[in-house]
Amino acid sequence: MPTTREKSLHRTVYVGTFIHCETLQKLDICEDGAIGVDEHGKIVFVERNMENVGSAIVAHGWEDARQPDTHIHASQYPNAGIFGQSTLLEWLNTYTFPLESSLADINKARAVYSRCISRTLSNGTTTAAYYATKHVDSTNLLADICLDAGQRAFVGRCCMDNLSPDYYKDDSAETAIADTRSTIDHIKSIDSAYELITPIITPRFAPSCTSPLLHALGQLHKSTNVPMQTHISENLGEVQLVRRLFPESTSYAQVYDTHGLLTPKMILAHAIHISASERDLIRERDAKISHCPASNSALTSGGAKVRWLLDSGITVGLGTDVSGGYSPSMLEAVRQASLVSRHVAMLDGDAAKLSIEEVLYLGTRGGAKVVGLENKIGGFEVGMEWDAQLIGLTLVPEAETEQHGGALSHASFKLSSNEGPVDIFGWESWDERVAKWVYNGDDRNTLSVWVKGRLVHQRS
Ligand SMILES: Nc1nc2[nH]cnc2c(=O)[nH]1
Ligand SMILES: [Zn+2]
Repeated sequence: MPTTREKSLHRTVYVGTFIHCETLQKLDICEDGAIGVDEHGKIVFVERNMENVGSAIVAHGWEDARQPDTHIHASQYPNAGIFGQSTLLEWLNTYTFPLESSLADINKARAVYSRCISRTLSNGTTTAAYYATKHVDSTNLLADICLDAGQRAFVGRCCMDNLSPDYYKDDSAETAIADTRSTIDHIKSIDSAYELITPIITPRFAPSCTSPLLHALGQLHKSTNVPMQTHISENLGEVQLVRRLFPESTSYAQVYDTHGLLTPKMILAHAIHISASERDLIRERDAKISHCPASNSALTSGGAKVRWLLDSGITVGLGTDVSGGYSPSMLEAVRQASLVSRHVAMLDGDAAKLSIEEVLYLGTRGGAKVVGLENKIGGFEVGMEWDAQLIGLTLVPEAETEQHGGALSHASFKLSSNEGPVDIFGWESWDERVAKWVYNGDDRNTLSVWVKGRLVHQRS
C-alpha cells in the first residue's frame, strides 16, 4: 500500500549536472544529465550528455548526492557552539547532562527537535543517526517530527544506568530496556517498514552503562536486528575510566564485543585512541566508524587516524556530533575532515591527508554504508532513492569580469540569484568548483533538498 506521502509524489525528470562519488578516490561529474525519479522516489533512469536539456540548470549549480550525518545528538542542539575550555567528561557534566535532562519537558523537546530538524535539512542533511535523551515521550516525539518533516532518521533513546547524575539516569537495566522497547514499538507504529524512520539501540557509552545493561542491549539487538550506536575511545580520560570499570576486558572495543555489541550494525563514534588490535577487531566484526572531526577539535579529544582506519578496510562515515561538534552542517564536517587529516599528516606523514574526493565520499557513500543504507542512498544510480540537494553558486557578472580583462568562456553562465559565499568566475573546472564549495560553501548554497523524491527544503 502506498503511503500518503508517496501518493503525493509525481514522476519527475531532473536535468543538470549531477555529482556523486563513484569510489573513495573518484568523483563522477555528469554534465548535461537527466535523472528520472518515479512516484515512489526511486531513480528509474540516468542519462548522460544530453546537451540541449541541461544548460539552464548547469549555469546555476549542480545536484549532489546528499550526506547522511552518522552521529548527531538532536537533544544537544541548543548547545551547539557552547563548550568553553572543557574536555569530554567535564563537558558532559557541565553542559550536556543538564540540557538533556531538561528535555523531560515535552514542549521544550518539541521546540528543540523541530528547530534541529529544520536546520539540518536546510544544511542538506537527508539522513541522520540521532541520539535523543533517556525520556521515552520526547524521544518518540523526535521520531514523529522527523517523519513529518520527511527526513530519514535513526532515532535512539539514550541508555545510561551508571555513573550518571541522579537527576538524569536510568533507574535500572530493566527500565532502560523497557523504555528502549517502548521507543522501538512507537517507531513501528508510525513507520512499520522503517521506510524513513528506524529505531536505533543506544548505549550512551561504556562508562554510562552497567555490564547487565550492555548484555541486555546486546540481546535486544540479537532478537530484533535493530541497529546500534555508541561512542568509543574519544578521550584519553574516558579510555582510562573504561579500563577501571571493566578490568576483565583487554580493551575498550573488547568491552563492546563481549557484550554482543560489536556487530556489522554498530556505529561507533570517534575511535580516536584505539590500538591496532582494537582496529583489527572492529574490522573483523565489520562494525562501522563515525568520524566527527569538528567535535574532536572542539573538545580537544584528538585527531582520528582516518587513513589508518580506511587502510584496514573499516567503513568510515562522517558525523557532526552536535554539540561536541559546534555545527549541524555536514558540509562543515566534510571540510573539517579534510583539515583534521592535515593535522594528522603533520605528525604521521603526508599519506594521512584526505583529498576532496575522499572527504566527500566519507560524507556521502561512506556515511550511507555506515548506516546500512548503501543500496538506497549515497549515489545516483538506477534503483537508488532520490536523496539529493541542489547547489547554487554566485556567478560573477560578465561585465565585472570583462572589466578585469578576463576573456572568459562562460557565455552559458548567468548570475545566480542566491547570495551564497562562493564566487564563481566561470573559468573553473568542475573539480575546482566543487573544491571551492567544500571550503567556502554554507547553507546559502543549498537551494533545494529532496528525500526519497520528496522536496523537504527549498531556500526562499
Ligand atoms: N561527543 C560525545 N561523546 C560522548 N560520550 C558519551 N556521551 C557523549 C556525548 O553526548 N557526546
Ligand atoms: Zn556523540
